[in-house]
Amino acid sequence: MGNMPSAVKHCLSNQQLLWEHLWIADSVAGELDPAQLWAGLRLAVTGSKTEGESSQLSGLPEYVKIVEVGPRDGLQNEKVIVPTDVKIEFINQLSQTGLSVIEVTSFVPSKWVPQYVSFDDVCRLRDTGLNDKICSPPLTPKNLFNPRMADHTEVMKGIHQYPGVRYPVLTPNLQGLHRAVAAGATEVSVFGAASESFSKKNINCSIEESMEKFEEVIKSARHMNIPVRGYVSCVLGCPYEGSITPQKVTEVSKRLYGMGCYEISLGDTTGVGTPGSMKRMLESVIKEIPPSALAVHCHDTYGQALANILTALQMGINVVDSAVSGLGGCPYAKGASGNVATEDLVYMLNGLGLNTGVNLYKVMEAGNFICKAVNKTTNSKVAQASFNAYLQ
Ligand SMILES: CC(C)(COP(=O)([O-])OP(=O)([O-])OC[C@H]1O[C@@H](n2cnc3c(N)ncnc32)[C@H](O)[C@@H]1OP(=O)([O-])[O-])[C@@H](O)C(=O)NCCC(=O)NCCSC(=O)C[C@@](C)(O)CC(=O)[O-]
Repeated sequence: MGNMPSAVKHCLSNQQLLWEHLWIADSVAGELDPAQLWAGLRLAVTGSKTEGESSQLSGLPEYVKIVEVGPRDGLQNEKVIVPTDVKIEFINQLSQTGLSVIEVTSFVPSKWVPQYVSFDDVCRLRDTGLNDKICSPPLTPKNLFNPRMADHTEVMKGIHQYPGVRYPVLTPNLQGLHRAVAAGATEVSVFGAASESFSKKNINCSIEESMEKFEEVIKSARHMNIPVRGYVSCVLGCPYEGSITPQKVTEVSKRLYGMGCYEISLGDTTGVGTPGSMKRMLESVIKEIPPSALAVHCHDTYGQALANILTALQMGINVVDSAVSGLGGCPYAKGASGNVATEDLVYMLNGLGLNTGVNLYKVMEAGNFICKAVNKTTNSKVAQASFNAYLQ
């Protein structure tokens, strides 16, 4: 196994794992020879279906589009500031995994934050009032916004844009849209919320005011033939208000969709949702927006993300956001953990026999790269299991 990559070696050496992958090993009795293992592994990591193979659960879509949000949602909340060339290399690696959409960065204000104060420290200082005493001039919400995305233009201009891959960016307002377009963005997202308090914390305006800003962005984008995606945060709960009604989620989603967003991504920002609350929320939203125009964006704080996604798939949704290695979180949703890991999502979808076009092994390699760069252990259970088993 000389030059074989570590994750592959593990899979080959861990027959038990293969036995658990029914879609690889269900027709195999006894010892697997290396050729069979390679064929099985190729199937497992590429996600391609064999002839006659059908999904093991009813009501699931044939194909699931994965929107990789790692470079944006993932890196906006990391403790260390990731060098621009590392971000570019990360995105270039992701572009070669079969992912068709990679959210690259966000065009939000990026005032300078002292290097010796971490972003989390800055938030804490602001909340405790110590800010005024320690920082001169004091850091305010106006100069806090997402310093980690400060290099948005360099990242956008620096990445290699692969054919067949789309590279959307977040734009909260017209200023963001114009900067994004100047940097070469051809697709953008606006981000609203179903919670008034979260809207104020995250984008410094009420839901109503945010809708006015988004309408301007969408109109202007339309003139430039730029598709706009709409996020709705806090669809299953808010870090400030607690529960959020499905009706409120539906109302905000419907407005964004009516304004011209081609897709509405429903964000469980704090990861509090369960399959039950996901189902109730979707039942309401689907009355107003076709499932084909909806996506789910699940953080995994309470370990419910995959179950919630499966529920959404069974309700006709076939677009899912995820972040490699389970990176991420929103700086304005304290305590929320990262997104569902792309590796874990692909593993589950492969196991269900659903097409994603994504190569699991290549995604794990990209995850390994970024985890090393930000000096953290992956949150992906699949990557952990693969690497741990290999080390045994
Ligand atoms: C929306 C604003 C801008 C309002 O912030 P504001 O302070 O109300 O904006 P403003 O219009 O008053 O402008 C303030 C200053 O920022 C400048 N400015 C204004 N806009 C821009 C821009 N686009 N790019 C560059 N500069 C900009 C503007 O020129 C001005 O500069 P000054 O005159 O003070 O020198 C701010 O609140 C903001 O950027 N918030 C974003 C915070 C953020 O990045 N949150 C994380 C992303 S959302 C998320 O993670 C959730 C999601 C999507 O993943 C889904 C989920 O999980 O739920």
